[in-house]
Amino acid sequence: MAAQIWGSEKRARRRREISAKIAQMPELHDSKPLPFMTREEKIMESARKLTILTEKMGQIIDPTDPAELYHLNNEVLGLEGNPMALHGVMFIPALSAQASDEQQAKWLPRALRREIIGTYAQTELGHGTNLQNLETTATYDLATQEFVLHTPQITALKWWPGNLGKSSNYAVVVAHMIIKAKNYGPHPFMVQLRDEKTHEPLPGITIGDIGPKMAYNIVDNGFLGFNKYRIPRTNLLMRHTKVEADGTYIKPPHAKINYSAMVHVRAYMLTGQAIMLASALNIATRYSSVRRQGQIDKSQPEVKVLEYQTQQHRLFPSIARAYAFQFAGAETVKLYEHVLKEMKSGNVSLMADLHALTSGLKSVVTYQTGEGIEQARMACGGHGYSMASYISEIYGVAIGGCTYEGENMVMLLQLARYLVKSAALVKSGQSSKLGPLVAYLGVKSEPTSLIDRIPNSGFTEYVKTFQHVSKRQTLKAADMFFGLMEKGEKREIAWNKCSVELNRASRLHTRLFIVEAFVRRVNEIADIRIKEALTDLLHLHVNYELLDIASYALEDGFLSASQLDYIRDQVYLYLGKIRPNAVSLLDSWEFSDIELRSVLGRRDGNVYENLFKWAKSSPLNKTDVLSSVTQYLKPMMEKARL
Ligand SMILES: CC/C=C\C/C=C\C/C=C\C/C=C\C/C=C\C/C=C\CCC(=O)SCCNC(=O)CCNC(=O)[C@H](O)C(C)(C)COP(=O)(O)OP(=O)(O)OC[C@H]1O[C@@H](n2cnc3c(N)ncnc32)[C@H](O)[C@@H]1OP(=O)(O)O
Ligand SMILES: Cc1cc2nc3c(=O)[nH]c(=O)nc-3n(C[C@H](O)[C@H](O)[C@H](O)COP(=O)(O)OP(=O)(O)OC[C@H]3O[C@@H](n4cnc5c(N)ncnc54)[C@H](O)[C@@H]3O)c2cc1C
Repeated sequence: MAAQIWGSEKRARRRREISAKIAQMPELHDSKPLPFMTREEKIMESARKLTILTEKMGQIIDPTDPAELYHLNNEVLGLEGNPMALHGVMFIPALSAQASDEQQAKWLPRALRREIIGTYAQTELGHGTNLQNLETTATYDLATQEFVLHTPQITALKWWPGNLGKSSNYAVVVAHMIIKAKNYGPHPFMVQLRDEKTHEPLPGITIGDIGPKMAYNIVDNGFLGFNKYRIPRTNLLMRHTKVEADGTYIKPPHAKINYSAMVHVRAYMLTGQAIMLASALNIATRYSSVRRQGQIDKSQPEVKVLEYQTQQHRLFPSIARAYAFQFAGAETVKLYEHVLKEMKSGNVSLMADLHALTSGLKSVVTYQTGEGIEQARMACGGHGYSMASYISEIYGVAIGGCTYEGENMVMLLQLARYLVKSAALVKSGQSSKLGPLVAYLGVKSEPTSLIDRIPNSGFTEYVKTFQHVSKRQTLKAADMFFGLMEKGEKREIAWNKCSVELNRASRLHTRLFIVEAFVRRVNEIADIRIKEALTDLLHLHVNYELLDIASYALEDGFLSASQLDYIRDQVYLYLGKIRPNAVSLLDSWEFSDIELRSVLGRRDGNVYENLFKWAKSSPLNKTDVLSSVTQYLKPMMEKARL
């Protein structure tokens, strides 16, 4: 199963080897539990481990393999971030995709050797979503052949970029490029922020940390202002766009090609989210198989809480989602790598499809991951609320994904643009022009679902039902939009009036893709035992998801009330079937205790001993009487007693 999750036997074996090596290297372990550290201590601890890793990485992993790097990162540095998180996630990908060969030769080796630390500075205090209204300017000075970066007002301060505040000395900065008074829109520039020797901010740069956040606090998300700060013309990233010395602008082959670093993260973050969901579920499911509370049969002893159907219903559909996201994420990364290769050789024809797909997936996956993690926390009762479970930290980090890399509603609307264009093709009889991801929009569906009528139909009837509801909602939302425009409404106003319905279409389309990715994967599996276990999970997935969106299929009678009963019964049937495999389905992800950082979810299952030991190690328990008591509470009580 681990091979299915991680992509191959080799990958699963390498993960085990890496975890085993790390277990033998105490210098790479947290020196005390992270929840007992202040933010400053955590940042220091993370930098300590990061520098050891830089020295010893080659002994542990193949540093050129992104999957091994990611695993090493999760084990040693953890999900709360590190001083170079954005360096790997966005700075290097931005340089790789957007810098010319010459520029890459100059900067990439230095970045890879970690001579310099970089980030991606795009979002501003006043604007994150609407990139056209970013306010930082890069004005070309023909006389000196330099760009002058400037922050005209407070809302133009860069705000949020990870590791910008304190760690990075370079950044890819996105600014509006102005040449001879003409604004060419947002473009990426390589900018040195700090002196390489002293790490002091360079003259003309105002920089700092934006303060503590909901989670992810090891990362110094920062602010940045420029006061007429000059950089050479050749610091504009010039793989796709060029500015000649005389100010001549050579436009890129696709208007949005400079957005590729964002698409990179959107594609890669899906498996990151799956891992966070599976981690939280691993903790909650292990704990639920240890925790005994109440009886189902009063004549019997107390049961493990995992025996309760409500507990299974709370956890198991999310286990299925974690697998589904991992499989859909793996497909998306493959597609991304293919499109990136094509883009580098000038073929930009697949960019729109990839953008639409990743926009929808990032939105649905992050939202459902958040839901699943929060349910996992509640499934642990009181102990879930303790930082000993670590689930609240996992939640805080994962839920950030709903916002970063494009706010979810906004990204769903991006996919909706693509769906509406596709609907227009269907309506004008041009279905043959539909791309493979939306080809189903042009296929006539049966009048009713055959879900409970064709035994052994595999998952075909389920896929057809998901296709039906997605198609119907897309065409309905598109009709609503076109109808408003026909009545004379301006395009943007009509769009806004339909946007809730449009986003519903985007979610349904994306959920269909996730189901299909799961089905594709299960169909490929040769090992009969693995196939059987995953088929059960897939049964739960399709039935649970369909029940969740059933209103769309009931509206037009595609599903009947009796079919809904059938689907519901299937959910209960598969909850029971999955119960014996539940812990194994999560243990198969092979998270080490070091990586999980959860006292509640350790592999040994000694929940109560571990919790008590952890509580005793709390800094508050170093003394029996705290100074807050001697200084304030004791005098108050004494005064009251007088
Ligand atoms: C093995 C694993 C290895 C590595 C792991 C890797 C990843 C890590 C995994 C997990 C990470 C965990 C923790 C990470 C933690 C921290 C966060 C990390 C990074 C966060 C960084 C950021 O947030 S950076 C800032 C991101 N900002 C945004 O996303 C802004 C969102 N806004 C936009 O994208 C745009 O403004 C817009 C798309 C909403 C609109 O753009 P614009 O105004 O320019 O567009 P127009 O309206 O003029 O035109 C729209 C047309 O353009 C098309 N379009 C838009 N974007 C694209 C694109 N990217 N590609 C192709 N086409 C695009 C759009 O479709 C429209 O086309 P039409 O034909 O319909 O007109
Ligand atoms: C943990 C974290 C890490 C980050 N890291 C980075 C980084 O490294 N680099 C970087 O540059 N940025 C980073 N960001 C910033 C992030 O990319 C932005 O916050 C994000 O893109 C959302 O933009 P915003 O904050 O402007 O939200 P807003 O756009 O102001 O969103 C507020 C509300 O308005 C709605 N809304 C906005 N526009 C529309 C629209 N057109 N239609 C409908 N509704 C709309 C949204 O749906 C949302 O409900 C990070 C953010 C976080 C939380």
